[in-house]
Amino acid sequence: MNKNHALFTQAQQYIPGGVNSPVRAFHGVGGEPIFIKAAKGPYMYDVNDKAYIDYVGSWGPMIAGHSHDRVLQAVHAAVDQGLSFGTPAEAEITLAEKVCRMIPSVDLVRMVNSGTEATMSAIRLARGFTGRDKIIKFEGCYHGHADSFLVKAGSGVVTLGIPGSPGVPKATADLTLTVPFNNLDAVKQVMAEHGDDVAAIIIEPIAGNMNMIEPLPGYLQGLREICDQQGSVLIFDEVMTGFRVARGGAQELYGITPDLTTFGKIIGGGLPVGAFGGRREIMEYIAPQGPVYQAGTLSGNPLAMAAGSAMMDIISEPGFYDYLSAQAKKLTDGLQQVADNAGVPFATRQQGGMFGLFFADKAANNFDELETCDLGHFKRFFHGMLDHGVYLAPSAYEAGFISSQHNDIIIETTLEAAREAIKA
Ligand SMILES: Cc1ncc(COP(=O)(O)O)c(C=O)c1O
Ligand SMILES: N[C@H](C=O)CCC(=O)O
Repeated sequence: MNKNHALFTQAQQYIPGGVNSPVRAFHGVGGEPIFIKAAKGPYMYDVNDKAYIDYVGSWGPMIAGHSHDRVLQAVHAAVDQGLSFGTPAEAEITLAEKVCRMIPSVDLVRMVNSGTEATMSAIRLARGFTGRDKIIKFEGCYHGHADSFLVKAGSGVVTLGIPGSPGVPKATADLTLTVPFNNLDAVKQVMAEHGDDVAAIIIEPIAGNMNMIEPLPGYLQGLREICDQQGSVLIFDEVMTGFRVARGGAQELYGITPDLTTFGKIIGGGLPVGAFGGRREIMEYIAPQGPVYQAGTLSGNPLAMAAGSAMMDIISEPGFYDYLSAQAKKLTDGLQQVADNAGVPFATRQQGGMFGLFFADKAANNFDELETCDLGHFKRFFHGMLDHGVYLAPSAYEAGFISSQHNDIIIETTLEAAREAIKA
């Protein structure tokens, strides 16, 4: 670990906490973060040349495995044409058209540089469109780090045990109303009091920032109906689930049409991209067509558009999601078997290439239920897996991701590591 330790020590001299995003710091599991120097297919390689089977996939984008040849070729070709133009370019249309075709609820789409930019812009648009200020979000959902979302948020916010964040003006936080996930009555109650002021309900249709929590039957439909009744905009934050749980995202999986959708991660093929899109009538409120301002110096960057476009082609191959889903199921079923054999309370969830692991008798349906999971077991399991060359998300609150490069041998190697980790 010497080289890794030296790098972490050095990193902390120049970078807050030694990391550029908090969950990476291993505070959720203890120990020092692993410094990675390269990644290919299902593997990442650390600075000490140790290989890890990767179930984080750069937090989602690497659905086709790391350094996929077609993505690399597309980026190399784009590099030769120039790094950034700050003008419209054909590559932007190419990706936008693919997204609109894959996600029928999206008539128009605006490219940005991160998931946070996408969600932040989507709520501004919803506010501008409705002329209302309040939003409803769900406990344990994470929509990036914009001020309005750092209220009872998941991901690093909950991993670090921060209820909200200093620096967010109270006046802003007060406009974010929070309710428990999977509880329609709670939404109705809040709407009964604040409905006329609620611009939008924003939700991760499958929550992936408090482990993995699926909507109960009828829940998303209920939110759709409430928004229709109240004239509020329904925003599906599919930064994580988009192109991950199905080609058309969670909205395709559950057959619910949101007004706006936010994207990130896979849409950029591993480069920094986000996007928000939806109903034409709402999207036309965005500048320059409409009055709601939103902009970006590097938005629609040609390298990012090329990577995203190549990724959209890869995931559009016939059978891509059948295989991805089958491999993810083999993994979760296998892990369940390992835990059962060892007599360890354990449960899993899986949709497409996304999964959740719970050290509890059953998988949670909301944030409060999640708190009953055994965090100590998770930490020990995480480190056992790491020792045996398997990289899981370093927090019990994060979903796991599999790629199309995780073949049967990779899954079996992972299960062997799990047997050892659980035994230990
Ligand atoms: C559901 C969801 N929304 C928004 C974001 C923010 O995206 P980014 O980290 O690219 O800003 C994330 C991830 O961080 C996410 O998982
Ligand atoms: N849970 C986050 C996004 O999905 C993890 C990425 C990060 O914040 O660094």
